[in-house]
Amino acid sequence: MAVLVTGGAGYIGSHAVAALLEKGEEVVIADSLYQGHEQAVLGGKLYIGDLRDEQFLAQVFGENDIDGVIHFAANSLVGESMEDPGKYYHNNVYGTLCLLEQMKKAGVKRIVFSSTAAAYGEPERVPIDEYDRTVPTNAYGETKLAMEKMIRWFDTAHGIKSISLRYFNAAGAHESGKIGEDHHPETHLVPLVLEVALGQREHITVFGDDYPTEDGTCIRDYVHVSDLADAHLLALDRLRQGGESAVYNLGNGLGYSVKQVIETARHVTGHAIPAVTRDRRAGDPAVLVASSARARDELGWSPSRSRLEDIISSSWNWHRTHPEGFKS
Ligand SMILES: NC(=O)c1ccc[n+]([C@@H]2O[C@H](COP(=O)([O-])OP(=O)(O)OC[C@H]3O[C@@H](n4cnc5c(N)ncnc54)[C@H](O)[C@@H]3O)[C@@H](O)[C@H]2O)c1
Ligand SMILES: O=c1ccn([C@@H]2O[C@H](COP(=O)(O)OP(=O)(O)O[C@H]3O[C@H](CO)[C@@H](O)[C@H](O)[C@H]3O)[C@@H](O)[C@H]2O)c(=O)[nH]1
Repeated sequence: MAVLVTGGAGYIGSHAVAALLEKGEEVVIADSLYQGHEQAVLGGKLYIGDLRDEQFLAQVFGENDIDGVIHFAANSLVGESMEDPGKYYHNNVYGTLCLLEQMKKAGVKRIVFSSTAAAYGEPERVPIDEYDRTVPTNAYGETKLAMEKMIRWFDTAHGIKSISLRYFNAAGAHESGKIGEDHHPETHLVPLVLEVALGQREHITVFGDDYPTEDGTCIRDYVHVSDLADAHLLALDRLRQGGESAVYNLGNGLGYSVKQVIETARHVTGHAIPAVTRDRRAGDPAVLVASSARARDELGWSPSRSRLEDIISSSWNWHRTHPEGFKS
């Protein structure tokens, strides 16, 4: 039996594929390579194609004995989603519908889904727990919430059990040094800051310093990509053992401001990293920090790479050894 990983050539997906392989799982990957990289896939069987292509997906399910799906494939940039929401509804919501229909046809009853802290919007309180209100402030988060809900209806109607994992801000790289974050364009804070350290950018732009936080910049909960990967394996195990559908936050419960991230990167890299403040970016909530108590209690998840300095050091190890990213 194989695990299908959609988006497994992408940043978080490739780390999950690595973790599945380390555990001895048979892995099938479906990725359009719209963002992902062939070289990021450390093993398993890679199918290159789009989830919205019915024939492609039928082939993936037809040629493999799939017992569970881990679904990463999506567009996930907050800023872009505010400019082109249609792209997000089409790829994220319709893409997930195509996947669920294929799972239904093939009788696959388990899915672990990449959801997001962006589902909450501006939180009522921090740390945020899974029962808090979900009112996204950006179109990306809205599509992820729609995907979560659609997946739940496929449980009600067809018995497809799901675990939706709402990750906070993924960062860091695999300890082997073989895979890391390589997006085109890159929009995430940590890799951009490190590109400045590498001399590939002149400065980092801070999007707004007038938020209601101590230093005026946005606060996020940075979580190591390999800790996220581990949670997917635990979630899949739980579903295999007959667990019910559920939603879990994944974060460290520690909030760092944009300025603190830049300062930590200066310390880790030994580079000056000039910063320039500009206007706020549309759709950004001021503070997103997780309570992951539920994932700890019910999944037995315990992130082991929680210190911001360690997370940034592992990213730095990847970026300085792969300044141009992946070759393919
Ligand atoms: N990076 C984060 O901080 C973060 C936080 C919360 C949630 N997430 C979610 O986690 C998932 C993975 O994020 P990531 O940072 O690894 O993104 P990524 O862009 O690196 O990976 C997504 C992968 O999916 C593929 N893909 C996209 N649309 C596809 C389609 N229609 N058919 C086939 N393949 C397709 C892309 O080529 C890419 O390889 C996303 O669903 C994202 O919304 C990410
Ligand atoms: O050049 C930059 C880039 C980012 N930021 C800020 O840094 C913070 C983090 O931004 P970024 O790294 O782009 O991540 P988010 O927008 O917080 O989104 C990430 O984290 C979300 C969960 O919190 C996920 O849903 C998204 O998929 C993922 O991209 C935000 O306050 C940004 O405004 C800057 O100030 N300058």
